[in-house]
Amino acid sequence: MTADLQAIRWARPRLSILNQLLLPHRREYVEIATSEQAHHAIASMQTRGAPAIAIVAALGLAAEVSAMAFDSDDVARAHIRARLEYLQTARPTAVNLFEAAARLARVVDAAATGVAQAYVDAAEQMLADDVRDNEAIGRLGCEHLRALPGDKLLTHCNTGALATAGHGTALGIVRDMWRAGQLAHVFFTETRPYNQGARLTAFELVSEGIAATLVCDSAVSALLARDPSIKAVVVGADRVAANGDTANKIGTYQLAIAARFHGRAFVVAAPSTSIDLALDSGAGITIEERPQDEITAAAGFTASSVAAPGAELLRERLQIAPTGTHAWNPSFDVTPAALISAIVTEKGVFVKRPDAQVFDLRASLAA
Ligand SMILES: CSC[C@@H](O)[C@@H](O)C(=O)COP(=O)(O)O
Repeated sequence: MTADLQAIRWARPRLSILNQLLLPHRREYVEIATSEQAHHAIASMQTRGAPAIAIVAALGLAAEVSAMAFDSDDVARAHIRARLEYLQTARPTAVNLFEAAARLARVVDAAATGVAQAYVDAAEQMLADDVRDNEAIGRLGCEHLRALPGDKLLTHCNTGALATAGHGTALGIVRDMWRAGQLAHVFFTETRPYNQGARLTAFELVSEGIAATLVCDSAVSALLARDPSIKAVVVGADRVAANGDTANKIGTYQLAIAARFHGRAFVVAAPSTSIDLALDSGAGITIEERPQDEITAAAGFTASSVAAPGAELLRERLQIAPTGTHAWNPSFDVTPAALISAIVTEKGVFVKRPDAQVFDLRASLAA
């Protein structure tokens, strides 16, 4: 991964994040020294992507805790537990944030002494673990996809280095296939309305020189009908239920329908921290709804705003729909397991039993 793409920088006890609101026009890092700042960075989408959200929350609190002197381990434990509760209110859909908070709460509960230090060590470890897991996903995804006919892929949203601690999930597979000479071309959607594809995936693909073409979300069926060499659609996940139903960026569901109609594989790539075994199906997943003006107006930069200091320039928006237009803006949708061919995790590639419509991820992860 080039330094340009490093979304999360941690040099104990300092955390800074690449402000993704400014990409692809400007590369600016923001220092995160407190849990309030981490919460703001996540809620305002300075940082986004399921694994990155969890890690920024964990390390933001690690930075805060490192600068504090606690009277006792009990005081440290109570502080950390309260801040973990608070951080979980930043965004509702990606389970990684909740999984990380629960795991870190267990760490501080288990530490009889040195609670603050135990917390910082565990939060720091998440960064290394996520890169290692993504590399395993890339390797396993390459092996899985090698057998399928065709030499092109289609992906959605941004699932790369910017959405994780590094390398990426679905985009990590794209990276590895490209490096291995297994991939001739990747198509990627703009991912309306927030344009994670057009702004962020494009930034990653261009900076690494991967042969790629941006398409409108609405061009996908036409693309699949026209190009039989697209072997699979590969996407990330924000929360995968035990039966394999997968919440991911809005538009994922219709890609899965299009892939099924055109006889292409539809592959979900995610770390096991994105799997929520507490949920039997996707019906229980909370879907974040975002402001209407993300649809009724376009975010962007004018020549002068690109040069202006500060992130507030991002509030500059170009109105598209008439004032008074009502818009519905769910940030995620749930793709039924029946439409998913395989789920690639760092622990293995999971498929359905022959004739089953759903996965049994409880059994797969226990094996
Ligand atoms: C490895 S990131 C996987 C998903 O988190 C990604 O596809 C996605 O939906 C991100 O949504 P975002 O709203 O940008 O946080």
